[in-house]
Amino acid sequence: MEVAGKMIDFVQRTPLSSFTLGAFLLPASLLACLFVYRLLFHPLAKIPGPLSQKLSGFARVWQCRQGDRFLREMEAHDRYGSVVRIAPNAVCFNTLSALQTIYTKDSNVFKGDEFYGLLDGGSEGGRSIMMEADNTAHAARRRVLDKSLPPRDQAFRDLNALSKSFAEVVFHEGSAEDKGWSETVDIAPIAAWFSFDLIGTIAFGSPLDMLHDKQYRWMPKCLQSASIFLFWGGYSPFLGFWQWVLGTSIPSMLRLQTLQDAQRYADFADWMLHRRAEKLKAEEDLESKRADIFQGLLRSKLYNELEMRADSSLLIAAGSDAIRLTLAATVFYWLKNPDTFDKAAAEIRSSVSSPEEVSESVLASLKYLRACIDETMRLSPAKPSSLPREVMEGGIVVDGIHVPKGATVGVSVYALHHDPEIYPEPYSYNPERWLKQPQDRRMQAAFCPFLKGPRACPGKAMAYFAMQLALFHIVWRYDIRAPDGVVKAGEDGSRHRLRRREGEYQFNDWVLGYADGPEVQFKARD
Ligand code: HEM
Repeated sequence: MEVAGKMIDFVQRTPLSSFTLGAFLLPASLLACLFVYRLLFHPLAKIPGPLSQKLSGFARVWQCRQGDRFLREMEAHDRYGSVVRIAPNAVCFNTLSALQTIYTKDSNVFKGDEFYGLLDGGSEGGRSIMMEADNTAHAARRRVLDKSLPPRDQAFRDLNALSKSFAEVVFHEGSAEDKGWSETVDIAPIAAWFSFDLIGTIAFGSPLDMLHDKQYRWMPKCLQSASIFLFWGGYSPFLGFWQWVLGTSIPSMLRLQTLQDAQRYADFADWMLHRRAEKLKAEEDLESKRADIFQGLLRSKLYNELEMRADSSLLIAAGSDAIRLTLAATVFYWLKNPDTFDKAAAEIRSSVSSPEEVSESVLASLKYLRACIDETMRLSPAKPSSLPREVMEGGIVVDGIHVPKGATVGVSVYALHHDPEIYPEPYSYNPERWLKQPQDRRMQAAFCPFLKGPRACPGKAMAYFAMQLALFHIVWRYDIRAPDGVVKAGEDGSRHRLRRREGEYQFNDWVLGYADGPEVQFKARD
């Protein structure tokens, strides 16, 4: 009281005292009222969570900027239990039952603006399929997209050829002599070139040939930089402002690099679409036997120009980055757990006498390889933080908790994938867990790197083909090792208390996961 009295006395003695009072005390009192409301009277007030996150959304924006939001969600679940308030109006769960309630067809939720509102970029108003809020309109677009995916045999042939090039380029980048170990190679950027070529082929009918040509190799870093902004901007309270800014020349005038990169990326996606549309005109008279996603979308009458541009921007990012991360992380886990590499190598090398013989059925028989990829995606899912869904009129009950209209709900994929009840010893890399019979049915049910339900990833089958083939061609041809026996990858764990698990691939979540490394040396097999 004494302090407050002195402050009022000070304010009264200063010139412009009533102005000063108004300027400082009014906003401070309003803020105090808002905090008291959020803490005690808000419909989510009883849900536990970190104080800073109950009071304001800025803590979450900061976590997005730092790339550690998924680790913070996990920490909050460890501390407060299976339901946590992660922002004044947002709730996160870490249970299988919540996954099955929130992301199913008839769930009383939709994709609101939180996070998704900025992903399509710009202020032009086109929404990609992923950001389509209306569930019925989404279902119609999804039917067209699913039909536009290339047939399996064509996809297998294309991805097999690309995967072969990937293995050759990896080896070539290390300038390896025919015998002996190569120089050290960072596998992450090469995996990025591969994944961009892949989406070029599946979605736009031809790759940009990044594996061989340097011209477009700036693109993955540009997308990463754009994603950092789009992630924290998408959760910021000033979403509408950022949407507007992206449609102006302010980012280049003020040299705001990550915003400029977001615009540059959107221009690149427009150019890819334009290029495909031009080619399609030329192909009109041909009875083209090849299919790609935009051939189907451009021919459908469902889309307008803006939606098409938004889909182009979405597909390049969605189809490339998760594959890059999963490939790099699998090699990391193999280097850290050499016995798992040995088992995968034994399986792959005994499956065919030459890599030219690989076929869809050979790939299907490589159960251990598939288990390695699944174990990587369990430990290091490319989209590890909770994906928000906005609750509709009438609310939703998740794990017995009523969440009202307007709040957002989500499941922390990273936390669910590390539930020790479902995945014993959750931090160890143990592909064998996927091969055990009989298998705990909850393992598959809770495994959601591609999400579940009507909004789950349509590219799942293509992604498995690509990842299996890329690793097949590497392992069939080469042995791998970490330079000097030290596995180097990702973030520096010493700086971050949540990143000190030695055996874990440390990455940043910026819409999707990003990390450098691992560094690898290769040796051609005798
Ligand atoms: C390892 C590889 C991949 C992973 C882990 C992955 C994961 C995901 C996830 C979690 C979602 C849901 C996102 C959300 O609701 O916010 C999603 C959606 C999507 N993914 Fe993938 N994805 C991968 C590869 C691909 C590929 C290769 C393509 C392209 C063919 C693709 C195209 C899409 C599209 C178009 C959506 C939006 C679907 C919709 O909203 O209906 N993804 N993906």
